[in-house]
Amino acid sequence: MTYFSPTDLIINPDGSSYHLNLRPDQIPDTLILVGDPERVPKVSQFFDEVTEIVHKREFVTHLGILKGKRIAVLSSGIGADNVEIVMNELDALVNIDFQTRLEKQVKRSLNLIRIGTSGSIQAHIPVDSILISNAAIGFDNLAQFYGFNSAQSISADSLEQWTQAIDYPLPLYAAKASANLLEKFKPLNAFEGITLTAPGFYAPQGRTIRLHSIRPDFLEKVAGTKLEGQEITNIEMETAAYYAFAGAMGHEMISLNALLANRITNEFSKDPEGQIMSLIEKAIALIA
Ligand SMILES: O=P(O)(O)O[C@H]1O[C@H](CO)[C@@H](O)[C@H]1O
Ligand SMILES: O=c1cc[nH]c(=O)[nH]1
Repeated sequence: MTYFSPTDLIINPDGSSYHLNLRPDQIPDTLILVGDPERVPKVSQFFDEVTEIVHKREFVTHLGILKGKRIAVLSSGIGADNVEIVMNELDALVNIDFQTRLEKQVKRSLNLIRIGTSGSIQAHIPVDSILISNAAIGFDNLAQFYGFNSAQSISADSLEQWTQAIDYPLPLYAAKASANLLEKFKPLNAFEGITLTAPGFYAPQGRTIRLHSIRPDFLEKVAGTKLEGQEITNIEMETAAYYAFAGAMGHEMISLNALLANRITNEFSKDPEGQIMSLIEKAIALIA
């Protein structure tokens, strides 16, 4: 079994992983992932009990019990680069022996549920609705290092054709949701679609403030170009990376989005907090 050196897998003196500060014995089978550290207590208030709180940088974790089972909620902060840290460390915590630094023979598969916020890019998918990402396209550059295999969801040829059709110069990757978790969250009666995971909030999501994007028609092209017959429905900053890592590492992952903006009708939610709280409550009911 593979050995991981002290500079590849950094373990803190207390036996926890370098950034998340979590120890292997603390990881439950189900974890809820959010972006905003302040969203963590908003989720854990629905646990029967919070047993431990761990905090380092933007990574805040509340560990607890929900209907008799261990559970955790963890914040990643913003962006696919943070997802890279979260997924590598969570996977190491369950699939590498932190004493011997050897890969475990029998692997654990985690259930990972992202409760996030996002913007709709289709006029018919209104602000304040819920959308489940059945697949996601990554505009970040992680695939250039991990070589994520797009064939697991959308064919490499289709993705290449779509990339050309939207006139984008760099390679993209695609990854899909867990079929099991898609089924589990069906009772949400949510919209489903392909999510665009952007490497930024402003120009990479078609926003202009003072610096102008060199791709002013980016959102229009993405919204108007179907991929394998499906619309690209919404835009955020983490889901494709989560799906690609989960698929490659053998974990089950789903991304639930509260749509706070509609970028086509230019509406923003009048009650963003209420929308995210409502999604948290519905998701917790289905997890429990
Ligand atoms: O609300 P969260 O989960 O952070 O998700 C969305 O909100 C952030 C941008 O405001 C990005 O992280 C985006 O993906
Ligand atoms: O438009 C939006 C709304 C939430 N999060 C994003 O990344 N984009």
